[in-house]
This record gives sequence, structure tokens and C-alpha cells, in this order.
Amino acid sequence: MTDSLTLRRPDDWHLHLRDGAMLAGVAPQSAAVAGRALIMPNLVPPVVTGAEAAAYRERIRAALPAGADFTPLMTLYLTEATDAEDVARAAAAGLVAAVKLYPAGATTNSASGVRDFGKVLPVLERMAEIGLPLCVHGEVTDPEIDIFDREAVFLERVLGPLRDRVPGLRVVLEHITTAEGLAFVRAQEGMAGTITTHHLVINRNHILAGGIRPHYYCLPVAKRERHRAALVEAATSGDPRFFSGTDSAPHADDAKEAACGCAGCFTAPVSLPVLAHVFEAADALDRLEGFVAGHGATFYGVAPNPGRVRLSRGAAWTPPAKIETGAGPVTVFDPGFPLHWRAEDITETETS
Ligand SMILES: NC(=O)N[C@@H](CC(=O)O)C(=O)O
Ligand SMILES: [Zn+2]
Ligand SMILES: [Zn+2]
Repeated sequence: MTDSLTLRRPDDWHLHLRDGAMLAGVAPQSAAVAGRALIMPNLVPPVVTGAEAAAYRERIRAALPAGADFTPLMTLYLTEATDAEDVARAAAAGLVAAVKLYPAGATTNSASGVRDFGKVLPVLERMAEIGLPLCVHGEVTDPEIDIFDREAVFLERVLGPLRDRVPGLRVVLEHITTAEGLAFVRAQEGMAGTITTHHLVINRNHILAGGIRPHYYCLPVAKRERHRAALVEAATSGDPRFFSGTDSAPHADDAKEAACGCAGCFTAPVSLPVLAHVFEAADALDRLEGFVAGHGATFYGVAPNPGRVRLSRGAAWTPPAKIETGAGPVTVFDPGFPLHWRAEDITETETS
């Protein structure tokens, strides 16, 4: 049995770091392992302009522990008023790596998102010209549509027609939760998809069977077991169109453990050991590096991180149930199985 593994330092191609006291509490958790992350812009108010992204990047840098080697890659939150020229300037300056599309009302802090997709076509066309990817929260918001069908219906109603209108636009279907989402990415040119750590581990029973477990509630909501199995198959297949975006989405416990608890799983502190477990169980440890540190970098056109992280397998360890932050305690994702893998040394330079 393999008991040690050295990987390129991972990237996290979908991460929520929040702001203020929460940012200060959670940024070190990601920076401890990941070399870079694509930072989601759904703050209140959202990060819409290049100037707002530059200011947010400074706040993130200020929240990192001294000496941390972690590069935040910024995104802009697409609104119906987004200025295509501002987006193009921010991309040309190397400030933003992608633009994020939230259908209005689909998820946490998405009220400023898009209602009329026709209104954002000029921005999308400009992005296609300059090769800037669009990251998509792929769920319809129509209250008539069952929550478990919202991703599949979005592909048909929104993403398919959008791709037909702007075929040159590079698109990332974020946090894929269904076999339909995987099939959509595989069937199209110029597309990729992120898969979260938690969607590789939980299905909808984990949320609802034997009691309601708010810390497993996220959006898109976890689906049936057959979808989870399809996600594991895609993530561990070595297909370069699929890569890791944790969607680590911290909320203070009082906002999760409530009559109307909010969506998001905080996975950052355990993501890499959990992924190692999932890949080992699929007999695919040799493909873990591509998933966490290779395919996404290739899609986004950046070199892989120079540093390395060593994972070792040993006695089971128990991660902390919560971390304390200035915004309150935040429960850490519990995979429901003992963790044997641990991230040990992080080296910042090339090793042989
Ligand atoms: N995934 C979630 O359940 N929540 C995310 C938003 C998102 O990525 O949709 C959040 O910001 O909390
Ligand atoms: Zn989302
Ligand atoms: Zn997210």
C-alpha cells in the first residue's frame, strides 16, 4: 500500500474566502495547502468592477499569515450592468482570471446576478474575443422546478442556448452535481467543469436521512448516489476537463444551524486528505495530482505551482470539528469516514 505521495501544490479553482473577520479566520486554512485559488466574488456588495477586485485582493493578501505563498486569482461578479471594457481592462492587467455568472437568486449572495441573459451578451462576446473564461453557477431559479432538477434544467434552458449564441466563450460549469452536467461538459468544445470535494463524498441521504444535517447542505444540493458515483468516476478518470474546485464556503454556525440555514460546506481544512481517500478508494492515487494541480492550471493557461506537498498515510486522525473565527465558529466538513492521509511538508521550490 502506498503510504507517501508527493504532489504539486494544489490549486483550488472555486473558493469562497469572504471578507473581514471571516476572511481572517479562513484564509490561512486554504493558504496552508493550496498555492493558488480562484476567489469567488459573491460578497455583499459583490465584487463587480476591476477596481473592486483589486481592493479585495489586497484585503486577502493582508489576511494571509506572514510568509504564506498563496496567490489569489480574482473573479468579477457578472451583473446586467457590467461594463465589457472594464472586464477587458482587468483581464489585460492580469487582475482577473474569470468572470462569474450567478443566475439571480440561485445561491448565497446572488441577488445582484443575471435575470435577463440577453443583457450580458455584449460582455460575453468581449470575453470570447479575449479568451476570458466564464464560470457558471448552473442552476435555474424557477420555483416550479424541483431543486434536485435545477442543474439539469439549467443546461437545457440556459447554458445550451447561451453556448449557441457565443460559441467561442470558454465556460466552466462550476460544482457539477449530476451525470447530466458531466455529459454536457464532455459533449462540448471549450468547456471544463469543477467538482467539489464534498460532492465526491455525500449524496442527498447524508443531508436528510436520520435527521437534517445543515452542514451538508450546499448548492447545488447533493443528488442521488448514482450521481455521486458518476462524479467520482469523472474526477478519478484523468479527463483533463474536470478539476478540483472545493467550493469551500464558510458560514458561521448560527447561520447554518437555523430554521432557514444557509448553503455552503466548509471543506478547506480537510479537502486534500479527503480527496486522497476518495482517489485511493478508486485505485486512482496516480491521478490525484492532475485533478488538484494539473488540469485546472492547463485550462486557465498558467504553469503548475512550483512547490510540492507531501501526503502521508498513517493512523487515523481527527480534524477539528470547528475553527474559531472573529465571525464566530465555523464547522469543518465531516466526511463521515476516518482520515488516514495527512498533508505534511510543503516545499516552495522545485524538488527532484
Ligand atoms: N455552494 C454553496 O452552497 N454556497 C456558496 C455559493 C455557491 O457557490 O453557490 C456560498 O457562497 O456560500
Ligand atoms: Zn455556486
Ligand atoms: Zn461556490
